[in-house]
This record gives sequence, structure tokens and C-alpha cells, in this order.
Amino acid sequence: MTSSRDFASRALGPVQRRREPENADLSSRESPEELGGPSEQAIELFGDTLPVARRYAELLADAGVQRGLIGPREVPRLWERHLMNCAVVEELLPDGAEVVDIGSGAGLPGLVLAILRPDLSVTLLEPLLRRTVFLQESVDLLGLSNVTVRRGRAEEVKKEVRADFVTARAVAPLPKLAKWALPLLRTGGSLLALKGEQAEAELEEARADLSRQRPCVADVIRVGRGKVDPATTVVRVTVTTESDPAAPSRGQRASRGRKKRGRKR
Ligand SMILES: C[S@@+](CC[C@H](N)C(=O)[O-])C[C@H]1O[C@@H](n2cnc3c(N)ncnc32)[C@H](O)[C@@H]1O
Repeated sequence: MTSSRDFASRALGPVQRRREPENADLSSRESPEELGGPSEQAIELFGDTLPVARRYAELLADAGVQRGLIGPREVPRLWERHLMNCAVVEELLPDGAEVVDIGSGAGLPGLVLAILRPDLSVTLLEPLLRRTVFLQESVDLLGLSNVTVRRGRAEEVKKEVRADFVTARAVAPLPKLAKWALPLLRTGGSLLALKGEQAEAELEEARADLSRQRPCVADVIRVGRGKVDPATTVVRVTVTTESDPAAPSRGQRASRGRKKRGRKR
């Protein structure tokens, strides 16, 4: 029978170079030297799911780096800057929510949220094959039954995908991200864009553009205070009124109307 370690070695490349007992329990292995361990806050936040989160951190530190999905310099700060920065977004997600993570890359934030919150149903949407292969192998290896990996671009799936939340980190500037994400949301659903310190300025610049795309309200919130430093900055854009996402936006309708009238004259 093939053990999950054998699978990891074949599918994701060697997990670490030092010798380990053949029957080593993946969930209790020490992290490789260069991979920092979880903070007390991370241990508390992940709770029962910590062994799976540890395993994911190891996959990122090893196969993720080897395959060029994570820079080697990120390894010592994987827990704080990547896993915890993403995990604290769970504060914004109600029980049982359907989440689509646009541009997951190596699984951030979508895979982290799926590990931490088995009640969520998470789709990892990523156009690059190399990345979707890593994501699917990781999902299989970690035994996550609440995740679907989908290869594609956000703007290509708007007829098929509907979600309560769209998450995205480091994918695109806000106007472009909203253009991709808002059509995927149910009314009342929110785009949660993980952004840097300039989030307020970015939102103010994009506000008019956002509401032209779909009726919405937007704010900047910081989550994970006391759990991760700095707290994670999220631009939240919530769709406010019923409208068919496939239908043209108010701006498009207006310009189409103008063109039609123009043609008649
Ligand atoms: C800089 S990476 C960020 C990856 C990950 N979210 C993270 O924080 O580490 C941007 C990712 O967005 C993906 N991407 C680019 N355009 C996209 C689109 N139109 N729809 C979905 N994903 C896209 C890229 O393939 C890439 O994996």
C-alpha cells in the first residue's frame, strides 16, 4: 500500500533531506530547520487542524520552493507572513460559506482557510497548470474534502461560479480585481481582498469604478489583531442589491442605450 509520505515524495518531490523513520507520522514531524514553527497564537488559532497546517507549511517550504511557487527567503516567515496573515481572514467568514479564492498560487489564502475551517466550501481558482498541479496534489495529500481546484481565469468562469465570498491576495489592483470578482458573487456576498498598508488610498481611488461595475459598499478592515503582527488588511466590497451578474452593468447599459439611439438617427 502506498503511504501518504511515499505519495508526497513522488508527487511533490522530497519533503526534506534528513532521514526519518519510515513510518513517521506526518502530523507530528518537526519542521525543517529553515522553516520557523507556528507562534502560540497560530497553535491556538489552528487548534485541531494544526497538524494539517504544519504539513502544508512543510509542503510550501519544500516542493513549493523547488517548483518556484514560493521564494526561498519566504520560508523562515511562512507561518507569520503567509499562513497566519491568511488564516485570520476566517473571522469574516460565517459558518458554511462558499468561498472562491481567485489566483490562489500555492494556496494563499484559500487553502489555509480550507484547512482551518472544514465547514467552508472552497474553490481554488488558478490559471497556471504548474500551480493547479501543486494545489491538487496538496489537497489530496492533506486529505481535504472541502476544496475544489479549478484551472481558469476569474473572468472566464463568471457564468458558472457563484459564491458567498471571493478572496484574493496579491492578484491585481482593486478595480481589475473587482471586475473579475463581483460577477462571481451572490447578492450580499463580499470580495475580501488582502491588501497592504495603502489599502485605504487604493479603495478611495477605486470607489467610483467599483460601483459602476455592480451596486456595492466597500470598507477597509483589519483582522487578526493580537494574533498576527501586523494585522491583516482587507478591502471588503459587498454586493448590495439584486442584479443579474451576467447582465451588463449600469454603465454598459447606459452606453449601449446611447449607441442604439445614435444608430437610429
Ligand atoms: C502574485 S500571485 C499570488 C498568489 C497567492 N494569492 C499568494 O498570495 O501567494 C498571483 C496569482 O494570480 C493568478 N492570476 C493572474 N491573473 C488571474 C486571473 N485573471 N484569474 C485568476 N487568477 C489569476 C496568477 O496565476 C498567480 O498565481
